[in-house]
Amino acid sequence: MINDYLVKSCQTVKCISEQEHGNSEMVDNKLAKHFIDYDAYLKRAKKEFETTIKTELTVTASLDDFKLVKTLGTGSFGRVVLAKHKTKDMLFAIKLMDKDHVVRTKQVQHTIYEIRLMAAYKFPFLITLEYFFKDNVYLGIVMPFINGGEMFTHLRTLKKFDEQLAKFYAAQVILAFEYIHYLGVVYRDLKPENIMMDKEGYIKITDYGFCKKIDEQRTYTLCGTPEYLAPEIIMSQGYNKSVDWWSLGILIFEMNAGYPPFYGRDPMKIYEKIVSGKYHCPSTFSRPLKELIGNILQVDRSKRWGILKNGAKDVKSHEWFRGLDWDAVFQRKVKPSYKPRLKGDDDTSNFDVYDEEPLRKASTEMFPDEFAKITL
Ligand SMILES: Nc1ncnc2c1ncn2[C@@H]1O[C@H](COP(=O)(O)OP(=O)(O)OP(=O)(O)O)[C@@H](O)[C@H]1O
Repeated sequence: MINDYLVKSCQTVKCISEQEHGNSEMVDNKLAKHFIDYDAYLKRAKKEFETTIKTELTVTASLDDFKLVKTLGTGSFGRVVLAKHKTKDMLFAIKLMDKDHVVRTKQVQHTIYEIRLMAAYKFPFLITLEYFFKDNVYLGIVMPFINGGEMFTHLRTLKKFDEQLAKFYAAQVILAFEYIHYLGVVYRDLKPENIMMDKEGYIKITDYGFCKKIDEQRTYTLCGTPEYLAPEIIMSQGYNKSVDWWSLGILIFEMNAGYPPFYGRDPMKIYEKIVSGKYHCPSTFSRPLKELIGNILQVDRSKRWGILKNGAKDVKSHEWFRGLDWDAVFQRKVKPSYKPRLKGDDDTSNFDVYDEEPLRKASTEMFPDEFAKITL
């Protein structure tokens, strides 16, 4: 039966009736002030974003400007490499994307959009673009080097986070999602592997490969990681930012439990569990935590917190977050209770070790430069 869910259908999607308000509790004055200030901030940020996203992406560096040090991670289109800028004496992480692969898999436009987004996002918990280059072998996306490694690594080492720490990370994801959604974009790939930790202990969300501008429309693409997929994606229903809120519920559960709420070896079994909406919280979870997760992990989107009439405000004013100073988190004024252990700025001990491959040399005979024809 689950296979049927995965077959893309052309069903007409019913409009979701919004519940009036998910959170009936009183919002305190500080939180009310944060809501007003943050709304004003988002409006300003959107104006800036809309100007920058239209600006043509220009080549601002070349591979020769950097000395490559070591591979930090691998992905579907290549690898991310630690690199030292030869003249500036600064470290960066360069995502070297194999153009051949991008072109062959017809991901050119998609990739261009990913890079443009990275150039346009200006947000404390989102990774941003420092430089961009291309030759006829690679696209080079140069980012700040976030040396604390992936949240995934820390979660597996610590087994689980305590509720205070999980709350601190969840708050940053929520602020970032509010920003992304306000710009009319859905993120669609939240998971501990895509959350980097900086040396101070704050997070940076990476990998905009699945980001999509949908504004108020719906999209149907099946993408994401099995454990983090929302039921509406599995059931081939049209979806929008609802899927990001679902994945936040999964992340909050996983950070506190050390494992996700719906898991199994076989993705099909995971999907069956997700669409059933049944999961079990460990007894160590506090009552407010269980309630918040229950409010977000609602298969029925007319009940899912985050997409009700008051949007993110319902989640932010939930009892689990009581006492959290959202402005102080946003301004990075809260002292994190956990910091990645680092011996220096170039310490890569928080990253796995990868086999190094020699770089392919740029040559005019390699293959036609399809990217050259397209305005970046
Ligand atoms: N700015 C950064 N600083 C340090 N490490 C990074 C940075 N960006 C990415 N990485 C590392 O490289 C890995 C792969 O990066 P990324 O997810 O962007 O690649 P990808 O090709 O899009 O992967 P995927 O196949 O998951 O889409 C990350 O999981 C992380 O470990």
